Amino acid sequence: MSRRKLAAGNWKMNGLAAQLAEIDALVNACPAPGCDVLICPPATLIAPMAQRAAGSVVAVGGQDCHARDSGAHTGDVSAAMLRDAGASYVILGHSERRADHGESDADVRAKTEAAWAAGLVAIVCVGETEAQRDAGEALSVVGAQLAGSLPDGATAANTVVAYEPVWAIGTGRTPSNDDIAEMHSHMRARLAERFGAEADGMRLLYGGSVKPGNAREIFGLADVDGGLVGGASLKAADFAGIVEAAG
Ligand SMILES: O=C(CO)COP(=O)(O)O
Repeated sequence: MSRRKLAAGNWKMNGLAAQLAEIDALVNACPAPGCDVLICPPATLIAPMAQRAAGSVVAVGGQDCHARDSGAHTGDVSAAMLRDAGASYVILGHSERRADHGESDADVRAKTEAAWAAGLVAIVCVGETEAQRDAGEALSVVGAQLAGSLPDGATAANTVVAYEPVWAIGTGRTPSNDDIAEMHSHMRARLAERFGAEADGMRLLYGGSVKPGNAREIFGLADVDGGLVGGASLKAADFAGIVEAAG
């Protein structure tokens, strides 16, 4: 099965209106990429970025959503609101949200259902800590996160999985190619057990210190269908190199 790769940028809590110019630069640098391109800015920039990127190859996504559509949840944003602002994807269960906001697998599963109901593609994040990897638990931890975070009904069209080892995020360290390939093959097998043939088409991203210099090698590994990129997605010049590597 040939899966079109996805180069996804997660701006995290970075970006003011002035940074929207990076979108123009990215579109200019990658007029006809051979992969899907996505930027997930902070919530404040989703609508203006979506307007700026309209008609271009760049899709826009959120970084989190509430599990409910609306209501008394001060400070939260619903999946329907993200969609209304122009998003087509949402990142869910990022390790920073699991750590900073105590999000559990059950929370991520509920948010994923909300994202699907609003017509968004869910990018569900999983990944082990360094202590878990050192203890030989990486595969089992990620398998359990997948089982708990994905609702029934996941398809190649509504779900992307991002493997982001916590210890590789923002550190400049990455797992070995063998370790990445082993994890992605493990994830594909677990997904196939549960979702059958849909697993074959699901995109599995690697995230954690992806840079223009290592993207081509990582994206060339079996079962790696692109990347979820933090720091190197903030500058169009860097991210364009990653898009190129995915295309
Ligand atoms: O957390 C990440 C993307 O969601 C990865 O961040 P870095 O690319 O900055 O390591």
